Amino acid sequence: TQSTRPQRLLGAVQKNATRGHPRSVIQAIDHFCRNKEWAMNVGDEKGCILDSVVSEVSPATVLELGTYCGYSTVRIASRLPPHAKLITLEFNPEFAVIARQVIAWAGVEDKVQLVEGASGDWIPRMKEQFGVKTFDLVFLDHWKDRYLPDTKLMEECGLLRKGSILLADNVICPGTPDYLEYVRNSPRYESQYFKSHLEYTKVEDGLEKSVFLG
Ligand SMILES: O=C(NC/C=C/[C@H]1O[C@@H](n2cnc(C(F)(F)F)c2)[C@H](O)[C@@H]1O)c1cc([N+](=O)[O-])cc(O)c1O
Ligand SMILES: [Mg+2]
Repeated sequence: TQSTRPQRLLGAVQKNATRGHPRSVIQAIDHFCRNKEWAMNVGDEKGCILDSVVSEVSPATVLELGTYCGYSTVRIASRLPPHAKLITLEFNPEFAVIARQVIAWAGVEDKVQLVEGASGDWIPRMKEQFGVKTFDLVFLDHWKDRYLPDTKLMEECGLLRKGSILLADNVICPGTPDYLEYVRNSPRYESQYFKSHLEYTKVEDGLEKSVFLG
């Protein structure tokens, strides 16, 4: 039976990366996606911007929407301060199976809680289920038409506090026009665009960093 792309990506990690070395896992995935098969990881160029935001925020609590194969999960988790927690939501069980193994290979599983299901079901349950009060950082990288409704849902559920940072991938390509319009025009956010390129290509894309003002 045919393997899937996530399965082949995991194989490249297990073949080329060193267990317990997150950077080697990131390098193995980037090499695989540049030279063998493109995949929708945030990638190395936008990944550096993600790294700098994580280091600057030094968050105690992080929510990632859209685990996929765990590339950005590993990038974020490997830069968290001690005792910090990253909750990552994944809808597709087959992707979750791969992501758990990539996260374990990198040796960051102690900082990561991978939750399977839909954002609409899980966001309202974050406080009671995981003892989360608010998120210091949210990385949005899931279905592009869900960025705005899920941001409004996080506001309604009181999961954002004054100073919480939203970092959104793909605001140009594939694009999240309604989300962008909202965070750039709402008085409740201070937004900044980080111009970059779509992972592993020369196409323009970027990350939007938005501070919730409370
Ligand atoms: O479509 C893209 N990404 C969609 C990503 C979707 C991923 O997010 C998961 N999810 C869905 N809901 C949830 C949650 F969390 F809500 F439960 C998690 C899906 O199962 C999938 O793994 C994309 C496309 C391109 N591209 O160039 O086409 C480039 C990119 O960087 C991209 O991220
Ligand atoms: Mg993306």
